[in-house]
Amino acid sequence: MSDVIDLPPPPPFDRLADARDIALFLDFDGTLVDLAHAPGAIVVPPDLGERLRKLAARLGGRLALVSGRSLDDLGGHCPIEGIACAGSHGAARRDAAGMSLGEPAQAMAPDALDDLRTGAREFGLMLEAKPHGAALHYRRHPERADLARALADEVAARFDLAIKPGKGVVELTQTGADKGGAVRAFLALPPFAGAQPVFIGDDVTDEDGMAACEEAGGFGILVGDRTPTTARYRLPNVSAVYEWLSL
Ligand SMILES: O=P(O)(O)OC[C@H]1O[C@H](O[C@H]2O[C@H](CO)[C@@H](O)[C@H](O)[C@H]2O)[C@H](O)[C@@H](O)[C@@H]1O
Repeated sequence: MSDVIDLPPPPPFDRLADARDIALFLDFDGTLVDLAHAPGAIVVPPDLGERLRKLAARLGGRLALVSGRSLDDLGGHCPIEGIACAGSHGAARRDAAGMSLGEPAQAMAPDALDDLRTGAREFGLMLEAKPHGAALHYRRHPERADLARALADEVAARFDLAIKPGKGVVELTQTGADKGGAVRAFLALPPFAGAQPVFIGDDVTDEDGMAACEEAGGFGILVGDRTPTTARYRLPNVSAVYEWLSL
């Protein structure tokens, strides 16, 4: 783990991709789209799906989106047909042909959602109910971070869920789901198997994906300036990600 933010920029993407097979894992919010005040307020380039498919084709199909959003939510913002994806923090995965991989993700218990809804109303938090989890957002009220965390801790303990802190958010997920698991699952299969994995992400949950890439002989690229990080390289913002990838 590094706690310095003066990480170097990554080597030119073309040089890496020409030297050997690269498997590219891309986070969504904060990496491919700028963060916005609410989950539905993001601005996505209208042709992002097409651009990603072109990049995936160049990489022999070895490109996967790995997001905390559900696959349906992700697909509602960006057409993801033809692109391998993991949603719900790695719990739901499908290949580029749309085939589900691994165990189906567990549905969020309705009683847990009810408790979160009640608490969110009481503490003035925004609740994002997701098929396989939930997020308590406090971006607009940073002073409510501790309340969000306390509510999430209480509900997680009662319903055996995991906690994932993020930017302006604390999330509840099924236990055992993380982006590292998604990376390992893709790397076990063609066309990803044997390639050098590279994970690009901006948030704490992306660290698991970056660590899985390191384990497999690859590396992580941090977007922005969050510390500490396992990333070896850094790009300053979303625009720099597009530029680096010629996306
Ligand atoms: O893994 P990601 O693709 O980065 O998704 C992580 C979470 O992103 C979303 O929340 C974040 O983005 C919002 C929109 O910019 C922002 O308002 C919020 O503060 C951020 O935490 C999304 O709402 C979550 O469901 C994702 O898990």
